[in-house]
Amino acid sequence: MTDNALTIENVRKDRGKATVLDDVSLTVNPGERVALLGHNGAGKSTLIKTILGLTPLTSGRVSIDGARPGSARARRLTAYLPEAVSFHPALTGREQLTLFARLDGQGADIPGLLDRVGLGDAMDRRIGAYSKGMRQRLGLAQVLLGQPKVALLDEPTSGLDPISRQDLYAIIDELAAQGSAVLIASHALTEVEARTDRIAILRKGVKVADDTLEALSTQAGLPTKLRIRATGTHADQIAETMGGTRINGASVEVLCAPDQKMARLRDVAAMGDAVADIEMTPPRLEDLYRYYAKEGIQ
Ligand SMILES: Nc1ncnc2c1ncn2[C@@H]1O[C@H](COP(=O)(O)OP(=O)(O)OP(=O)(O)O)[C@@H](O)[C@H]1O
Repeated sequence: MTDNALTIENVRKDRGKATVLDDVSLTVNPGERVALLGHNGAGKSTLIKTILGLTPLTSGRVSIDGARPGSARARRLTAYLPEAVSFHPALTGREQLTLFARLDGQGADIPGLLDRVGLGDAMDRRIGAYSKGMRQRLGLAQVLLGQPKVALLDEPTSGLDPISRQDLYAIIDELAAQGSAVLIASHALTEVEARTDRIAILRKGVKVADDTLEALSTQAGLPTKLRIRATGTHADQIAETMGGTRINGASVEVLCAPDQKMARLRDVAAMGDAVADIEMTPPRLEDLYRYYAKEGIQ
């Protein structure tokens, strides 16, 4: 069997009597960005710990480009950015990264890398005087340093301002473009919706979804929202024809199932000049997450 950059097969993890990961399989290919979602306690961190080799599996298998978690090769190929990244406060950013590069036995362009993550001006200041966002950027520089096959990012943007979040995702995109397999555990649904290729959802240790947003949307069959704006006084006529809800003086909102969407659009077109505009909103990740993470869905 060919291994992907990251292969997780039928992993089970018991803690005492509780099963915290139950038959979880997941692969991440080189260059792919996969979001790992789930409620608090769903098992995301435990899964990351098993990939890092920090916690033993009860059964199943994890492979990092063919290497066993925790082995010297797997450690070399894997980079991890924890949610609350911590460094030695007395060192400067440049010193800390130089130290990591030496430990890794690599000669890297440290100032270039720090510049890349937006720490060019701060590289000679002590980390103790960095903000949370700056420490997170330094953590990402450390991830980039190793040119990892597999990058594991745990809530990488928590506590960051919107611009820093965008910067961080731009760097994550670069990491993937260079061929890293990126797994991002997150609760920030709007962000991962726009910035990942695939979504995996854990519920109580069981993987309940694993696909692209489009495919999950189709599988879930959640409705698309049509908002139809009327010209003049035609809102009543539109509401009557479409069977929708008046949401203000001039607009009507209609929910339509995926297989009714085209028929409903034809209905709108048939109303001609009575319609001034139409907006279509497909289900968002937030809707899909609510659907897949709730009880009873397998
Ligand atoms: N060291 C531990 N000892 C015992 N149980 C643990 C330990 N760490 C985690 N658990 C349990 O394992 C389950 C999964 O926890 P985990 O931390 O993996 O969830 P998570 O999805 O990362 O949650 P969060 O979003 O809150 O970080 C929970 O029921 C948790 O109580």
